[in-house]
Amino acid sequence: MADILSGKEVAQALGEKLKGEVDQLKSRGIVPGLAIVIVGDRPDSMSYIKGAQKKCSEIGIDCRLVQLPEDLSEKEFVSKIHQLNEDRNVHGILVMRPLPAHISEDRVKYEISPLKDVDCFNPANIAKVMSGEEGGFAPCTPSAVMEILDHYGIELGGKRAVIVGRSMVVGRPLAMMMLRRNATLTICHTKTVDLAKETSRAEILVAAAGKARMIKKDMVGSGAVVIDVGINFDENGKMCGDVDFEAVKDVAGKITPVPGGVGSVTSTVLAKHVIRACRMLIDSEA
Ligand SMILES: Nc1nc(=O)c2c([nH]1)NC[C@@H]1CN(c3ccc(C(=O)N[C@@H](CCC(=O)O)C(=O)O)cc3)C=[N+]21
Repeated sequence: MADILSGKEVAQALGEKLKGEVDQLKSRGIVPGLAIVIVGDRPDSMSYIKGAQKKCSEIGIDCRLVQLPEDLSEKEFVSKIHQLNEDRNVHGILVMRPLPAHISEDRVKYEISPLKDVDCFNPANIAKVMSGEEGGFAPCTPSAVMEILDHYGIELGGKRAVIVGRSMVVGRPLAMMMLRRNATLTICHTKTVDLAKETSRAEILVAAAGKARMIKKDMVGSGAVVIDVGINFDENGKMCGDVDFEAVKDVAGKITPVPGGVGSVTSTVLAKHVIRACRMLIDSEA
């Protein structure tokens, strides 16, 4: 039976540290502020927002929900983003994805101020993740993976890491973040010829494909660290990851559960980024 890597434990430890930092800011009369922008009411986004609001209130961050109607025009959306860029009480802006089809993510992503872009929407921040430059904002979900690895002292240097999934929100940026820590990276995807062969070689295996329980026991090497980024719902409406947890836990060395794994750290990383954005603003005015 593998050791369980508890995202809840990581979120708890990080959250306590962040609360201390916010208390210090508040003693100077500063309250970190986050605006969450959602167009429409997609259930996956709404469920994340609920968790993020709760996390912010525990830590002491002022969290404002900007819920916009589904039929909002792209122009109106951009003008709302500009308004938040200018708002002095808003240090971080999170735009929920995906946006409705009539708002082009490729056009609007440039509009959010990179200094407030706490979930890496703007290509200026993506570029920093790709080049390994510090000081930008990496997306919260891959950052949550790194928080878990760091919390449990899991070394990346020289390790064979395999990521299943090449999305711009998880797989690709995570590959660059692990590469920066000197892991040897393989990225697998739907056109990978022998997926099981690739994943079995992994010392650190990350499942980020968005397919319920697709990583089976015979795809995992003995003793591997298995990180499950998937959030799916099975035929019974039960939340599950991309990993067949019940079977894989008998072969893996360490494994994250779903729920209670990566997805339970994401909102705490978001809070961390808001606090950093707040400090960046203070420093730029000092
Ligand atoms: N720009 C953007 N960033 C996102 O991070 C983002 C997004 N858009 N769009 C929607 C998806 C969905 N998503 C979830 C994350 C965790 C849970 C979740 O339930 N997580 C916990 C439980 C809740 C908690 O502890 O807060 C768990 O895994 O145990 C659900 C949904 C983020 N998303």
